[in-house]
Amino acid sequence: MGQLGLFERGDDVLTDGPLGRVTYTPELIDAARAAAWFDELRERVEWRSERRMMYEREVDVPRLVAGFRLDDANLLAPLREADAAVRAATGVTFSSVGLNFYRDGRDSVAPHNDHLNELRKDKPIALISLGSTRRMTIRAKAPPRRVLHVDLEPGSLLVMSYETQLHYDHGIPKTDESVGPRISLAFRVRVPSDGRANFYR
Ligand SMILES: O=C(O)CCC(=O)C(=O)O
Ligand SMILES: [Fe+2]
Repeated sequence: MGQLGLFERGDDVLTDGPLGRVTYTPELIDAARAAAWFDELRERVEWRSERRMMYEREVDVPRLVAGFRLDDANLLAPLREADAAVRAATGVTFSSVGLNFYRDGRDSVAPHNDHLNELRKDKPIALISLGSTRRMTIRAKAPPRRVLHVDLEPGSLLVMSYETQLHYDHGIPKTDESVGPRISLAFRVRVPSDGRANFYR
């Protein structure tokens, strides 16, 4: 690859090593297309609100969610197009997409790693962001718990290797700043034992 000009940006490598690799690609999808996908998905996806147990109490999950298999014949066009763009950028054929809808700055996802028993060990997770920019915090599990912050801009791609799920947590904290809604698309390669039971989450 040739040297990048002063104002051109390629992939930003946020971390790379034995604990895993995280890369960020701004503007994988151009602004107009990202905005059109956002509008269509917000409108047409059957968003679900979920409840989960926390400290022995059932609480609302602070965002809306949806999920699809990528071989679904009725997959919405933005998801099919996003799948193709992510496949072209990563060389990986993903099998599922999980959607998160953050209505405003009060919506969030707590620090977590993705469910390891559902993931292929040699495949990354790819996140496309649409709508408002939100900041992701990626924190090493082992002391001194190095922290990475990345602003996930609309149209961007974040790729986390499988290993990062062992060694880092990631989350989208709540913010007091006034932010508009955001949708993220999380592409994953599920293990073959994929039960439909826990597919949609
Ligand atoms: O919204 C995001 O960018 C992160 C979502 C996430 O971590 C997940 O769905 O597991
Ligand atoms: Fe996650």
